[in-house]
Amino acid sequence: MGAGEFDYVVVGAGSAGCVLAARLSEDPQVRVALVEAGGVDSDPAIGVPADLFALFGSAADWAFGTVPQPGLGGRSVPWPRGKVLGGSSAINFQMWIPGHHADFDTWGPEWSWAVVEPYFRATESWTGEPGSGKTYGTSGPLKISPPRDPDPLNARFFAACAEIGLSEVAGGLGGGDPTGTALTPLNQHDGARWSSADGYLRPALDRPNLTVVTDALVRRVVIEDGRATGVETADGVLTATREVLLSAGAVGSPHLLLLSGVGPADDLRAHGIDTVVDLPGVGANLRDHMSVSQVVTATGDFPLADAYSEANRERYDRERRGPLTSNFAEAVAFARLDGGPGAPDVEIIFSPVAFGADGPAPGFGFTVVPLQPESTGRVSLASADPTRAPLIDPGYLTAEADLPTFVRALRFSERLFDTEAFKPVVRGPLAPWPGKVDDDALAQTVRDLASTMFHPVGTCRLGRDGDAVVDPELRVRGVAGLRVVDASVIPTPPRGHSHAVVAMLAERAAGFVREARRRPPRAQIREEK
Ligand SMILES: Cc1cc2nc3c(=O)[nH]c(=O)nc-3n(C[C@H](O)[C@H](O)[C@H](O)COP(=O)(O)OP(=O)(O)OC[C@H]3O[C@@H](n4cnc5c(N)ncnc54)[C@H](O)[C@@H]3O)c2cc1C
Repeated sequence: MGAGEFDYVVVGAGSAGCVLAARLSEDPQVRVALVEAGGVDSDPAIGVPADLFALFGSAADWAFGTVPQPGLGGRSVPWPRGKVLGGSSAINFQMWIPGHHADFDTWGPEWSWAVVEPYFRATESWTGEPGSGKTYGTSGPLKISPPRDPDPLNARFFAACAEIGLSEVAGGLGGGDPTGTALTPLNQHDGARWSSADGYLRPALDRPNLTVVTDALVRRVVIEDGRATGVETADGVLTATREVLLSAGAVGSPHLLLLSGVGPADDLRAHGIDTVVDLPGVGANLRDHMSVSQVVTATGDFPLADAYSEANRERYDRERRGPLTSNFAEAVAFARLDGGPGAPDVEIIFSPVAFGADGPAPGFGFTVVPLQPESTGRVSLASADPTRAPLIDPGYLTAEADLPTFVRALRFSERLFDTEAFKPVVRGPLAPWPGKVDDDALAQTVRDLASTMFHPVGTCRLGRDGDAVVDPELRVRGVAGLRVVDASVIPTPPRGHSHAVVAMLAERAAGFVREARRRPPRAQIREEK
């Protein structure tokens, strides 16, 4: 199906789009279309947690890449993004970590932690032992589970963390302050990935008022007399009598606005696109987390080194247990580099197996993530042709503070190798990690190895200032009937992982849309004129 008339057209069936489509279609009077460029999520690798690497470069991945990054010695960084029902939640690492309350307090009063916390809880369904989920919700659509068969080495990680002063996170990772250590809460159920499509979309699929269109690239938003009236695909226009909701992600949503004439007028003109609204913030303020992994070989048992064996595959197929249920990121620590109070500024993700150039090997590693990078970049048009990927320039390490902060973060986590818990088992660094080197060499290692942590945000930033693209209710400035609801509205990366934040904001946005429905739709307004 390529055309038709609906009340709402949602573009992108990812973390946000699945939430919107499900929530809005709860009202049987409302006709909702969900349009997705990718296909149905039938690839078996989507379900098997440890198979996530097989999804990179597959049909379920846009397989973007950044433009060459001067801060990284001219390297381009691969940028996977989900292109399938479930979007990036169908190919991600399944980690559910909402962030720190201070992240949200800076978004403005409509999005303070006190306001958003109930929306996090509304999305969540903790499936672990009662009480062990601490603050998580228990009746939302997104299943959150502890690692199903956690590796015994996680205990050694916690012991090492305790030696450097990091203890178990007090209120649970979802409680607004993730400082401390924890097993990673995962979007899994019974040993399988649980994406936004699983949690939100699938239970809504048999509603007669919900139309899901897959394999349909939206080419632009149709804007008439200052109002969004639908979206254009190769097969025709899907008309929206009330609102168009862009949930195409941190790359897709700014790209679509630019293709639709909403963006910096000079850039649009350069590509022969008529300006509908001169909005310089579109595509700007691209922010992302980066990571570097410190990996060592070690002595001991490493069941995950053999994760992909035939025996493990059979076991998984039989009972959904064993190493294939692992996302290889089974425990985390959040800390402040100065050891003081306040919000954490580094995350250390523990992998109980060594990932080197040849895949999993006996050993283990820390993936180190500075949580508040200052570098910003931009998503911009490469071409007016909607089938051509936009230019992605995250501006990695362009802010002066980011490289020294990265070096400090790596020094901080390096201490874990020297603890009583780890020292006796460490054999040596696994390439490309060079092991202990001086500060200059460590800075060079960051330039050589740093990669995306997959959390791009900010390209349609919310706010009240002149550079904001959407207002606090996520309405695009200067265009009626158009909102952006996805990672692109998040001003700065949260001190956590972005999927949970996107699910929360889509739940809240569904409320904004429902509220606006009480006002007359476009057709009635026209009649009244
Ligand atoms: C490899 C990887 C690992 C990650 N690991 C984690 C993790 O462990 N924990 C975590 O919290 N976060 C993680 N993230 C990030 C998290 O998954 C994303 O922040 C989140 O899913 C973004 O949600 P979204 O709705 O903004 O976009 P997406 O979920 O990416 O959805 C956008 C959807 O829009 C569709 N689309 C785009 N353009 C168009 C168009 N023109 N027409 C039609 N459809 C279009 C896309 O195909 C996609 O389905 C990871 C991401 C990746 C890629």
